[in-house]
Amino acid sequence: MNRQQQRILVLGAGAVGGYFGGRLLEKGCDVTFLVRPRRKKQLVEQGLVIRSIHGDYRSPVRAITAGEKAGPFDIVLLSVKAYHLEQALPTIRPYVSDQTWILPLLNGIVHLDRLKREFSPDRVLGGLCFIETTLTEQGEVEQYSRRHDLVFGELDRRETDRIRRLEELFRGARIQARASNDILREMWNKYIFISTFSGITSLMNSSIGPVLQSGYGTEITRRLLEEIVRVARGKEPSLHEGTADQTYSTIRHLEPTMKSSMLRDIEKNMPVEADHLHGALIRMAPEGVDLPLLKTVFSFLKTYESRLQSK
Ligand SMILES: NC(=O)C1=CN([C@@H]2O[C@H](COP(=O)(O)OP(=O)(O)OC[C@H]3O[C@@H](n4cnc5c(N)ncnc54)[C@H](OP(=O)(O)O)[C@@H]3O)[C@@H](O)[C@H]2O)C=CC1
Ligand SMILES: CC(C)(CO)C(=O)C(=O)O
Repeated sequence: MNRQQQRILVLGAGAVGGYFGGRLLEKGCDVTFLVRPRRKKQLVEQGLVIRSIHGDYRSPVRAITAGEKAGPFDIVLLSVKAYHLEQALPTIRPYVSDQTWILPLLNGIVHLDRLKREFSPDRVLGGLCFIETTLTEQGEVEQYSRRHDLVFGELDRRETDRIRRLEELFRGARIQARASNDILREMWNKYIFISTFSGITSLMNSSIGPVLQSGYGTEITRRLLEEIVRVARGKEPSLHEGTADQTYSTIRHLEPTMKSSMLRDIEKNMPVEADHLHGALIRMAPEGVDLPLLKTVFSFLKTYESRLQSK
């Protein structure tokens, strides 16, 4: 890989890919977005637009659609929704060499196994982000709160040269990026947090503040969280004892106006990652484990999905 200029392919120029890809572009990195035709038209006509508390940004971008000649790339940043991953994977194949690193930023965990089956396992890094953004109807990335964290690391916890190179890549970009030597556990922590937070805010159709102030909101949130931690601990024994307490405290200290991207998608009548997040937890739970709140959230989301499909 060229030390000077790493070539980055961002799959999906939505809320996450548009933001982080845009910030790398702003820094002067070599960024290409792999998008679908409608998004390409938007990007060609108006450029990439970010509206953010950390500073707005607008720039022409290099955008390609599947099959266009480009690459190979050094890094692929995966930022599609989980329900689009299967369809998207073959489209990145031509741009991936045996030197390319794949950095997924999806919420959840089960995509890691899918990626390791599709590409050689040593190509796949662990990654997560903490950011509250959405893609507006006009195709602009809008950020609602301050955090714009991106965490990455080797799934086998090694401190490798490529992790140091990624640190270099993100340094100086308007992103709070850091390497982790325990990325899998951090991804589980984020998964626990997001399935609780997205579950409760979607179910209650509200940002987190009113949920926690409602009659039994704190109690229901805590119970949902404990069900999720129980399942997660069965799969990832390295989770710390205090995981539930810590996550609960994080949720209680969120800005009251904060919403999950899942709720924002529901508000836009878009599909949700129910199978990938809550469904996957239910599937991985040992038989007989009682998960009433997790199953309530999942059933709510599936009911929403079928209503959406029948529209
Ligand atoms: N938004 C947020 O605040 C956060 C989201 N996440 C996670 O990040 C992941 C991405 O979410 P988010 O960015 O919000 O989702 P968005 O829906 O905003 O963006 C995903 C983009 O992927 C594009 N896409 C879908 N399929 C393809 C394809 N085959 N080729 C090219 N582009 C494609 C979509 O474009 P189109 O359909 O228009 O073609 C869309 O613009 C999810 O797992 C989410 O849970 C994590 C942290 C925060
Ligand atoms: C809670 C948040 C905004 C943090 O990244 C998130 O991951 C999501 O809503 O999908």
